[in-house]
Amino acid sequence: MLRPIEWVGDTDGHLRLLDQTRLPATTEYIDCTDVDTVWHAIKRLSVRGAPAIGISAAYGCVIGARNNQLDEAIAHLRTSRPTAVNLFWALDRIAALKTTDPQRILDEAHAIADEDDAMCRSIGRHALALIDSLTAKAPDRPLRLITHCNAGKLATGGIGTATAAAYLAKEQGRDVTVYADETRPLLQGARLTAFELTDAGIDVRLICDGAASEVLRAGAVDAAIVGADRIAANGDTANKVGTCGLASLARHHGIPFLVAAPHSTFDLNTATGNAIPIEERAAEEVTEGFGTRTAPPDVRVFNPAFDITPANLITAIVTDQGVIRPVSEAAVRDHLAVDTEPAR
Ligand SMILES: CSC[C@@H](O)[C@@H](O)C(=O)COP(=O)(O)O
Repeated sequence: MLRPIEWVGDTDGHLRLLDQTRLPATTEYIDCTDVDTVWHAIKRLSVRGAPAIGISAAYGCVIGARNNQLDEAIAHLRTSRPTAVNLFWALDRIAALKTTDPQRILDEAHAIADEDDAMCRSIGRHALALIDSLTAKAPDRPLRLITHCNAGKLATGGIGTATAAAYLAKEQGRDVTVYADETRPLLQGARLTAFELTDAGIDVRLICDGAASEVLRAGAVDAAIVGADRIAANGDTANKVGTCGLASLARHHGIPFLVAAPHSTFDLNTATGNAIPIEERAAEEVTEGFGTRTAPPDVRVFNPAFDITPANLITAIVTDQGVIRPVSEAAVRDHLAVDTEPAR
């Protein structure tokens, strides 16, 4: 599997990012030797997915620090994308070191990446056990899931969040099928999830976003599982636009709808989903997806990159620390058991 994020060398090294905008057709890397290149890579989705954005930003700080511009680097990287709280969480964590020593910052960035790897596996273990219990499945039975966007290896430092259960089930020798919504407008499901799961030998069925209803009606999946960009204190969850539609369909069809995320994706300072900033992206992503104009020249466009799934549509949130079910503010706070701090 291709590595989405890699720090090459020591403190005078550079950040190598797999350019995910070119996948699956082309494997191309961006070598970031200055902070602005990291900023642009995040902004244009060369690196994307909440945990991956946070990890990349942390490495970007190494470059800032060695140029004696750590504060400027942190301030600049904070403006790259607004919704995924992992970005702010990682930058706050670097700032909290209260050092400009590039070696200490590099060590911290490596730690953030390594911890994310471990958190993904932990999420996978909890998610698999939960799905088996919710669906009354014996642990060796085939696993059939539906997901939206890409919350996989390409979006994290490990085996993904929403995909982790599928990877672990595959490791255990179980048959696994994942229905992947193509995820308009930028096709993270088609270009990235279908790509990485196929690479792992996992059976993928790529579907148009609008086909999810038919998949659920036909009883083809045991559960829907998605990642998250930010989870508010009451459990409302921001994730790729289209997620709430899938959650509504899952409720209609009586299918469990699960959100999988590490603790770095929670923002206890944001009370509800209504206060989560939703990124709006360029109209061209909708009207000229991948180069071909598919809409009239003057059409006005609304292109929110994320939506909010209300907590009451979420059967459970699966974290690296266990399962939150049912989802409520008390349960979220109790689960995280912290007196929350920053991340804005
Ligand atoms: C583990 S990644 C979780 C989310 O970040 C993911 O589901 C998602 O919505 C990514 O959106 P993107 O715009 O591709 O960064």
